[in-house]
Amino acid sequence: MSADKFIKQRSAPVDPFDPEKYIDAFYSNVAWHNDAEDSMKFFQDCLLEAFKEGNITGTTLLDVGTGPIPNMAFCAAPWFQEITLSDFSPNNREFLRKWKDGEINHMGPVFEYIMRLDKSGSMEERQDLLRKKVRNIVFCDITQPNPTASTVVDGVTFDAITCSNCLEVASFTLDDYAKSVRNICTLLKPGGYFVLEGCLEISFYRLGDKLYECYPIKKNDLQDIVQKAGLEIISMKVLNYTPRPEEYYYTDCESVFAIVARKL
Ligand SMILES: C[S@@+](CC[C@H](N)C(=O)[O-])C[C@H]1O[C@@H](n2cnc3c(N)ncnc32)[C@H](O)[C@@H]1O
Repeated sequence: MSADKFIKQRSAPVDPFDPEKYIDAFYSNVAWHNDAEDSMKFFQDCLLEAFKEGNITGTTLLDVGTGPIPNMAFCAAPWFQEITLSDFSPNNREFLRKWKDGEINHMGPVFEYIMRLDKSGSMEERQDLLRKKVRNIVFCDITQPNPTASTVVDGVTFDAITCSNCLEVASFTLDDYAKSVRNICTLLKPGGYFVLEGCLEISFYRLGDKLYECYPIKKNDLQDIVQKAGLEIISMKVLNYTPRPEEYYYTDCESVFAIVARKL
């Protein structure tokens, strides 16, 4: 690992993100650590809990830093009319467009797991529903005061926003992290819900030969940042787990969180 160089996506001259490698590395399994402490299951369980029975609903949903696979929107799809996916990476946005056009299917274990618990139809039906509801796939940069500036949703605010594993990747410092949360919240309507998931105290994750530097946010700082951004925390769950020794090659994450918050 020491021979590899850490990179930050925003400062890379060419988009380094490899959508297929990412899906292969992180979405090909829902049993990373062991059944009781699996981070991928935790993320999906918390999403299902947040969106169950239309607890969080509205007309418009924005998913921030979607990556190549829209798993948060997959859980939320029944409860919104129009969904916007967004990402900094052109490779990811192109991959999402191909998925929306039907050139790529996401029928892997993570979506299978979600539908097994959700019990509201098949994976294929949910994927079709989501494809119909996704209206836009846009550029966003959460480090900027207006993250979706110059896109078709410039100036639009949303009924709800979801975001997973993006803030720690986009931030160099605690201040960056706080600013990015505030930037995202400018896109949320008053009373709207923000569902945020991610890693605590992570310093890197690996994709192929690339190490992505992350800001290791602490739980108390995170709570403070979310509240100071004008949100009321409705629930916060944390899973601490013990990775298998070989997992440290891929990331030093040992703790993941899920927050449901509401804009005051
Ligand atoms: C670790 S991936 C998470 C993807 C997906 N949300 C998930 O949970 O699997 C981080 C994502 O954040 C995106 N990203 C990095 N910097 C960003 C920024 N400044 N603004 C918006 N998205 C960014 C990356 O392109 C990538 O898709």
